[in-house]
Amino acid sequence: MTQGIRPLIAGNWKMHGTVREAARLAEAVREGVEGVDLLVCPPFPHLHTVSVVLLGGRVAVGGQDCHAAGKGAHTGDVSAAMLRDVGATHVILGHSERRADHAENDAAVLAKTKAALAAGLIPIVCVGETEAERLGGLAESVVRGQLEGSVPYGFVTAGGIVAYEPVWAIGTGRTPTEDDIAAIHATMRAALVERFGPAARATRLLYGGSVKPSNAKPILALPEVDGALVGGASLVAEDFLAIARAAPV
Ligand SMILES: O=C[C@H](O)COP(=O)(O)O
Repeated sequence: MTQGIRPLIAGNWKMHGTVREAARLAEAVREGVEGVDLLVCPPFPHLHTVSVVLLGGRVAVGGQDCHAAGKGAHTGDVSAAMLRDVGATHVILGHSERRADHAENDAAVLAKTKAALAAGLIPIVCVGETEAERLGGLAESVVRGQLEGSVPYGFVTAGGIVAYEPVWAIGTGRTPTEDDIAAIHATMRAALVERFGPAARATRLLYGGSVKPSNAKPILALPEVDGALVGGASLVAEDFLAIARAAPV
C-alpha cells in the first residue's frame, strides 16, 4: 500500500451472468468492508439494476468501457455520460481484452479517457505486458509506453486510477512474483510523478491478474499497490469480500 491511500478493490464482471444473477451478487456485496473502497463493473445491460441495488450501500458502480464521443451514430457503443446517467462513477478503459478484441491502441484509450474525465467519471486505465514482452525483458518499457500514450493531462487531479494487469496473468491462475509486481508499480509511480508532479503520489495503482483470496494479502501489502482489479474471483461474493478484507487498512 501507499501511505495515505485508501485501498480500492474493484470487480470486473466482464461478460458474465444474467441480470438476476448480477442483482443477487450486488446484494451480497453491498455492505462492503470497513476501511476499503469497493467497486463493481457489471456488463452494460445490468448496470442500472446493479446501481439501484447498491444505492445507499458501500459499493460503487462502474462501466467496463465507453466511447470517446459524447453521442452520435456509434452502433453498439455507450457514452461516458450514459454511464453516469445510470449511476456509474468509474469506468475501466484500455483493458487488454478490449485492446485485443477491439484493436484499441493507446490513442483510442487516451481519447476514451479524456471523454470519461469530461463526463465526470473516474477512469481506471489498464496497462500490462504480454508474456512475450515479459520474456523479452520489455515489461517496464511496455508499461511506461502505455501509460505515456493512454493517460492524459488532468488524469491525476481528477483521481484517475491505473491498473497494472499483465496479460499473461489474466484468468490463468498465474501471477508475477511479488518482486516483479513491486518493480512495475514502482516504475508506474515514477513515470506518473515525472510527468504530473508530486500529486501523482496519491494516484491509486491497482494490480490485476488472478487475484484471489489465497494470494490477495501479500499482493495488497506490496509497496505502491493500492488495491486490486479482480476478474473471476469478483463473481463470487465471498471471494470478492475476502479479497477486500485482505487489504491493509
Ligand atoms: O479486470 C480484471 C482482470 O482482467 C483480472 O481477471 P482475473 O482476476 O480473472 O485474472
